[in-house]
Amino acid sequence: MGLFKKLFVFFVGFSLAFYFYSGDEFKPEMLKGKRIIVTGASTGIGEQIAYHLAQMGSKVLITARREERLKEVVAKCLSLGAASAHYIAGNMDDMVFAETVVKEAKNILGGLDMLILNHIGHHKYGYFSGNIDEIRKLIEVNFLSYATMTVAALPMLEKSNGSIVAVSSLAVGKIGVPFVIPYASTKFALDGFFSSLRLELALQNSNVSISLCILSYINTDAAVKSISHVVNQTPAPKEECALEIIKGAALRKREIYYEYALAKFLTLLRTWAPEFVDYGLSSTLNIENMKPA
Ligand SMILES: NC(=O)C1=CN([C@@H]2O[C@H](COP(=O)(O)OP(=O)(O)OC[C@H]3O[C@@H](n4cnc5c(N)ncnc54)[C@H](OP(=O)(O)O)[C@@H]3O)[C@@H](O)[C@H]2O)C=CC1
Ligand SMILES: CC(C)CCC[C@@H](C)[C@H]1CC[C@H]2[C@@H]3C(=O)C=C4C[C@@H](O)CC[C@]4(C)[C@H]3CC[C@]12C
Repeated sequence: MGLFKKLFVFFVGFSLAFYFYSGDEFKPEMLKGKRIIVTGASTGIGEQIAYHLAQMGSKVLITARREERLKEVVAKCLSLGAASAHYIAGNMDDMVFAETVVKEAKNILGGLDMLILNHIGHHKYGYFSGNIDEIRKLIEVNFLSYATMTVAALPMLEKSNGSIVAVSSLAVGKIGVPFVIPYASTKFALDGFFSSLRLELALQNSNVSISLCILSYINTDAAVKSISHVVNQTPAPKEECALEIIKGAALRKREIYYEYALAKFLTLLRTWAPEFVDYGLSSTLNIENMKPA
């Protein structure tokens, strides 16, 4: 091969590698002064997201049901360096409340740069009882409130070239798993809603980004308490998980995988060999510890 041809092949290879593997670099200053709503921030991953944002100098508006916990999180955010920190307490089974939180962002923050949708309603971990009401209730909290807040936030996000972040799950937003049927239904719905909305926005030349987070097992109190007798895997740290969500959101990634290798691999494997993923998942569960339906 002539020298020019060799160089061309090298150049094309290098360019492709650069195009696919290089990303913009994350800098904490990207979040400085940004006006951000975080839902489900009284505990777990949402609480950790609020603390990271506070350290980066953002203006945070957090929400969940427990007012006392929210007060504590707001106080810690301020001590960590948040440009401002406020809370609104309420229940996301009420769509008027969901919309109010976004409207209040206009009054409290003067606009919105990022909407982080993270809350989930209480659900049991076990065989599905067959009660459709369990699904209906969880759809309200885990899905319809996300859609409601998104619709209410879009005009402000259009103005700020802002971002929407929807926290979903590897094993239930991409892969079916047993014992979480109502929850799984709501997480699959998120993918349909947000992936389709992303495309509709792009077709209208919108500059609002949508990031869907595909998370594996994370060491929040709620998760560990409900599944540690059945799932042997070591959960990943919630602090690092929260930081990866923020980084991906700031870089406007369409999907954020954490823990990256496991989550990405299982998602890809599911497309090629779903039976294999089902088999692997079933064999990691201690189902002898699960009460019959
Ligand atoms: N932990 C894990 O292993 C995984 C988690 N995820 C996802 O990460 C996100 C966070 O999970 P995690 O931190 O573990 O969850 P937690 O259970 O720790 O936190 C849930 C949050 O939602 C709030 N919440 C619960 N019910 C309502 C309600 N009806 N209205 C308003 N707020 C409510 C809770 O506060 P309060 O009780 O005060 O209302 C709390 O702040 C979820 O979207 C989850 O699906 C995905 C994969 C794995
Ligand atoms: C194949 C294995 C290596 C990985 C399997 C990981 C599976 C078992 C992990 C990955 C994501 C996990 C669930 C999740 O998304 C969120 C929650 C919410 C919490 O309140 C209760 C626990 C629950 C349902 C987790 C249950 C266990 C799941 C399915």
